Amino acid sequence: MNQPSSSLMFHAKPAGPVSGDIRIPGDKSISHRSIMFASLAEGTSHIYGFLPGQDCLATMNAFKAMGVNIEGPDEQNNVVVHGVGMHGLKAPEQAIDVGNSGTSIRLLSGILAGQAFASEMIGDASLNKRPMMRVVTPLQQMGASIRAADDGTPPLNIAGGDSMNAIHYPLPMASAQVKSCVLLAGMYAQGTTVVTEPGITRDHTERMLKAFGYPVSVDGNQVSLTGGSKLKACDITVPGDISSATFFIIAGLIARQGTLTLRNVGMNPTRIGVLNIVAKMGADIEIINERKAGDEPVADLIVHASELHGCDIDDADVPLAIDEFPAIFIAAACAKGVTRLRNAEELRVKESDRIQAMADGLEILGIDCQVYADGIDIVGGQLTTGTVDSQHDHRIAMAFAIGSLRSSGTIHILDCDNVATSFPVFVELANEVGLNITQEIVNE
Ligand SMILES: O=C(O)C1=C[C@@H](OP(=O)(O)O)[C@@H](O)[C@H](O)C1
Ligand SMILES: C=C(OP(=O)(O)O)C(=O)O
Repeated sequence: MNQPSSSLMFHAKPAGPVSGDIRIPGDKSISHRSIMFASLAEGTSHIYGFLPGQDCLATMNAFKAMGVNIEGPDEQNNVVVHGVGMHGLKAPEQAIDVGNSGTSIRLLSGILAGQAFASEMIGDASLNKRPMMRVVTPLQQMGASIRAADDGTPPLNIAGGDSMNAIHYPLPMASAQVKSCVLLAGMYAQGTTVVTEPGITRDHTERMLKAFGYPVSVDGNQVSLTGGSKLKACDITVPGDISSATFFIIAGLIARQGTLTLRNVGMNPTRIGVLNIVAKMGADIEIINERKAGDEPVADLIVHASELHGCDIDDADVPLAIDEFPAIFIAAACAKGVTRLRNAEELRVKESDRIQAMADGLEILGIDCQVYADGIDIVGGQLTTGTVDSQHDHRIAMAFAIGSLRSSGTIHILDCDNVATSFPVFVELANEVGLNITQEIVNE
């Protein structure tokens, strides 16, 4: 007999003030890349402050399945990776399951295209809807035998054993995952691979390749590297994830009272779009203790409850805040006036269609929205009470949870299990600083 399936529901009750002093867990993008590069490096690398979210653990398990000896994460979230070198991976015995993680499947496709063995990558129901031709097309141009399902979604099958050639690739969309995929494949290609991006995206791949001793050159929006060099083991300190911090930045701003200190927030200039956007909305945030964590800038943020007003979001901030929009939409719902976002069609191909999923939930909660193909207008107002569907998307679930700070009654949020993909301690930290979120396992 089939076991009844269950899912996690959040009940977020009106609460506040929001105050306290918390440390933000490790950056997801940097944690993924630290496992990938350390695995392909020669020697032993130590990773400090790794994010033990399901997405990063999926990347870790993929490399374990290809014969890499990885210890941890331990209680301090430190990991030790015994690298096998650029050509030391072994064929996995079965399909690699990357779960919910777009970063895993897209970056790994670049690495697997350069291996001598065949491989297959599969994912969960959400990942199975996401577009993969954006990596398949450039990898095929480089000579890889790789295919997706007929509708361009996972699974991805890679024949392996192909000789790869370098390409000059203008990215059709501002995507760090596609940029990284092509660069990683470029390490296995003959010649110099050049990627040009239409808008600046997160540059963790470029920074970390350099840290592992792989020559990369960056000239404005153009990145290039030549195949055939090596990665040398190094130690990585992972900064706190500004995408996770965002839920607390917005919570601290929309709370009626309080001051919240967030420690160890990654401040990479290619990730701070959210700070530019909320500054435009009138946010009062102090940035202190600016320092470096390895090759990445970090700081502590002091967030003061603020009266926000709507704004027109600058196009250049869109790729710099791409994962932060669900939370920014909650700030917009609590702001005076209208907030307008355009040129953000990429939001429609994340773990859910984040424009529609947020608009649907905001409307249930009494907020007026006008949806466009590439964006949304949100009219600030009073959040009410109701049940919203997170669409199994971690960021939608966490965004509505913080909305409860300004709602007139409880916000019930369906299908919150995937919060564990990026932020396993979200509820614990949220309740510590003054939110009131309870969790319920619901049998379906
Ligand atoms: O490179 C990365 O680590 C990521 C890039 C972004 O995706 P796109 O490249 O699809 O914009 C982002 O949404 C994702 O959470 C992580
Ligand atoms: C889009 C996201 O991740 P991924 O693409 O890795 O699934 C995210 O974390 O918001």
